[in-house]
Amino acid sequence: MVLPAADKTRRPFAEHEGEPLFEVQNMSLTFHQYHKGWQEMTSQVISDVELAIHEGEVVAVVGASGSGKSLLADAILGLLPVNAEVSGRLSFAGEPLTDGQQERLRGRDITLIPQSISALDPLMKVGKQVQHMLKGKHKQAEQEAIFQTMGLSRDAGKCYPFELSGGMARRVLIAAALASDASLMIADEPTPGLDEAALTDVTANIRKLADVGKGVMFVTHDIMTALSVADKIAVFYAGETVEIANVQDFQGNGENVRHPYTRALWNALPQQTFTPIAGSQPLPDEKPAGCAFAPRCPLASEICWQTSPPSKTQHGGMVRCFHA
Ligand SMILES: Nc1ncnc2c1ncn2[C@@H]1O[C@H](COP(=O)(O)OP(=O)(O)OP(=O)(O)O)[C@@H](O)[C@H]1O
Ligand code: NI
Repeated sequence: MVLPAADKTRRPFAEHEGEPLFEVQNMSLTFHQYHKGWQEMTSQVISDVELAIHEGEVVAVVGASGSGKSLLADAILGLLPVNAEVSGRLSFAGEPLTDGQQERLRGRDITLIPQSISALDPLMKVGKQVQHMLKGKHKQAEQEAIFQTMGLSRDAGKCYPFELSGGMARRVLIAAALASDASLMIADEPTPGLDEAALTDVTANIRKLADVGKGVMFVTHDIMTALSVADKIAVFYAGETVEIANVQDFQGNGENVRHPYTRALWNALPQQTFTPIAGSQPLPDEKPAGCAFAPRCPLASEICWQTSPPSKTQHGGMVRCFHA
């Protein structure tokens, strides 16, 4: 298969070997719950996740519903519920990302591109809303310049959110992210329910954020959308990163992807052979002792049932599979 648009600006892995803007190492997330008020139950929903995002790079986080994508986004932003416990190392711009740091950086250096346009203030003209994010003296001129980059007219700035189409309101959200001066953007499923044209628009605009040097984490369950915008794809399965691939690895028939789950996702696409994967992703409390994908894997052998596969580097990417 030939990859969709936006290829020109996308970089191969080798160009991103420097210090990452953001990094997660061995991150796990456990929820503590109390049953009948006293019996503590724990549920580990993310295990040993790793991920790095460099400046100028879009990293798509792809995986089925319940695989832990939103929780990872919330963990980065410091927005988890109080009964969630995170272990491992998160770092931003070379510094450990502690709770205090997260609070200080959120909305300034690390910004969320929300899923819903209801995040806009209904009672304020959208131009003003974007100007509020700016620090310089010439706020209006700067806002208009950002609007122009986003394909929004001068007049659009004078509108209230309800006067804009859904597609335009989404552009305003991205314009606000651009104005925020943040270097890391987290977009959690910003595209569901969009028609084809609006989808192309949003992904192109997300690409623009990376092209001006920002790092972007783009959460989606749609692998085709991910391929249209990302440099790298991190594949999540049952709360684990099973593979981190370069977008180029998906060229052709996907013979260069490393993990059997990634290959299965790829084969399930209508553009490919449309072969569904039998079985379903285990719930956090039903995970087998070894590899979480073993029960559905055509390659599973004895060791896969017993031992959780460690991560290994393979042709410029990462994989957790004994058979890769
Ligand atoms: N507050 C919570 N307490 C306990 N378990 C939770 C809590 N929030 C989420 N989970 C569980 O954590 C797992 C991962 O959830 P998460 O929302 O990150 O999935 P997701 O990959 O974003 O899915 P989707 O594509 O549906 O948005 C799920 O099994 C979910 O049930
Ligand atoms: Ni989610």
